[in-house]
Amino acid sequence: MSPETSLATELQSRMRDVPDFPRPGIVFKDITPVLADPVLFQRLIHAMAEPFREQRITKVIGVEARGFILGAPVALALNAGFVPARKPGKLPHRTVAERYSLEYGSDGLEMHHDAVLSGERAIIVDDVLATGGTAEATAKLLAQVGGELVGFSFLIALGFLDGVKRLGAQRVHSLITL
Ligand SMILES: O=P(O)(O)OC[C@H]1O[C@H](OP(=O)(O)OP(=O)(O)O)[C@H](O)[C@@H]1O
Ligand SMILES: Nc1ncnc2[nH]cnc12
Repeated sequence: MSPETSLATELQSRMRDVPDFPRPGIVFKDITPVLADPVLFQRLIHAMAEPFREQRITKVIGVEARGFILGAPVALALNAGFVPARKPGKLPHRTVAERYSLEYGSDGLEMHHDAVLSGERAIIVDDVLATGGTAEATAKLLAQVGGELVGFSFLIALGFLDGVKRLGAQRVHSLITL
């Protein structure tokens, strides 16, 4: 078994499926047991950063809230800066904004207008890719400020929801596809 396969297998066995959360009919992928294991946490951060190591990434954008947990250490692993994409009304400085819908509702995201400079090479990091609405909105924030989107790094892609197709399969990396 390759190291990647065994990491994916281990991640799958350690995360929790929570039926009917946060709404009836949704099976929630709970990654908190994975985060609580320091060895597994380090391995997954390394694996999420790996495809982008030689890509001259200068900014990693993490999406509130679970994308912060993964995005900040991925940024350190790539010697890049970290940029938070936050829910509306949380960032203090001038922002760019987008609205989007997701598997269980609709929401908005904002980013500081000067957090990524024009032409900077950036990736977007989150825990779960479901419909792709969140990731697509984050890519639009980056486009608004003129950053170059190199790719996306997710822990989990829910394949049946077609988020990968929406984002362009060649740019999307995920450790697990379910
Ligand atoms: O591909 P999509 O259908 O857009 O869904 C994926 C998004 O949903 C979850 O975030 P959520 O908005 O639940 O926020 P949280 O991280 O604060 O729990 C997850 O962390 C992704 O950001
Ligand atoms: N099923 C799911 N589990 C965890 N996070 C999600 N974000 C969107 N869909 C999700």
